[in-house]
Amino acid sequence: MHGSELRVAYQGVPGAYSEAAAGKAYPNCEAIPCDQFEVAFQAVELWIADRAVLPVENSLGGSIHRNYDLLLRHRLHIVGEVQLPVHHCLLALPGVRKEYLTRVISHAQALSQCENTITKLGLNVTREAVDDTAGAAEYVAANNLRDTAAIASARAAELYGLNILVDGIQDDSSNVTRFVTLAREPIIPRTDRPFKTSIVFAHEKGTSVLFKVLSAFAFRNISLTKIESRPHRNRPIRLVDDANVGTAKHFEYIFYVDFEASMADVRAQNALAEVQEFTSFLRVLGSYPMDMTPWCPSRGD
Ligand SMILES: O=C(O)C(=O)C[C@]1(C(=O)O)C=C[C@@H](O)C=C1
Repeated sequence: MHGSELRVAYQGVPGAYSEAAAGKAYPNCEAIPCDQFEVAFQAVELWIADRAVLPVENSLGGSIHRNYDLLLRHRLHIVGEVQLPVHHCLLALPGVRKEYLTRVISHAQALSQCENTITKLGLNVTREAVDDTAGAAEYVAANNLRDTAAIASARAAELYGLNILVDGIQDDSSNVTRFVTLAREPIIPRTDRPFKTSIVFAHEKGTSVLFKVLSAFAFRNISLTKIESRPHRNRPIRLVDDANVGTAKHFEYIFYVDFEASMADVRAQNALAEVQEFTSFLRVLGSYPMDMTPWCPSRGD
């Protein structure tokens, strides 16, 4: 399917970085705004959209845990990834100066990506998290707020009629967010271009399995690009009785691993066959082409 025929769900309103990521993954697609991440998953499940694009990690702010949890709860497949340079601006109504500000609002991730710069600018402001960056800009404009600035893209400034008070307030100019694209069906993995595979696993006997799982990749020279752990929501705590001393309470985790190989590669197939022996639960979230676009930091709006 060509990008122009695709409906791609994203969280936020027009001007959000997720909308830009949808456009990068599927040029000329119809981007469908959704209130929450979960609504974007549902849009694909209910055939309202063909794909969803979701942020999973940022180079400054770290992982977007909510989406890791949702990947597990829903049955969609990862079919691609997009790395988007994120260039944040401090936006306010025309005529508003930095000294008038008492509050800065944005997506929690965007606030954390700009934390040091906000402090360095000497702004005496409270920080408030809202659903998305462009939504913050829209809110400032719609409510004519002269004491509040939004952190969002230059495109959001244009769409909602705000001024750029500070251009590029992310703490690092190479700020980048990685998004994954999701579909109802997996794609057929190939070996003629670089692929990544994302898996999730757990073991009922706790975290001791982790070393064995990682060695299955190390012995086959498969590089890992990411590892993430999340609480095992169905069984967050394991009690270990020690008759003399009391009861130890261990936390239980689910592990997410991304590795640099396609599921069409025999090395990956053998590694996963081995991993299956060590784990009580294993799911392949997707095998998909790596984003290999040339690196150009900043101005990613
Ligand atoms: O609020 C937006 O504009 C989004 O697209 C969300 C989001 C995120 O969740 O990390 C995406 C990219 C940036 O890292 C900041 C915010």
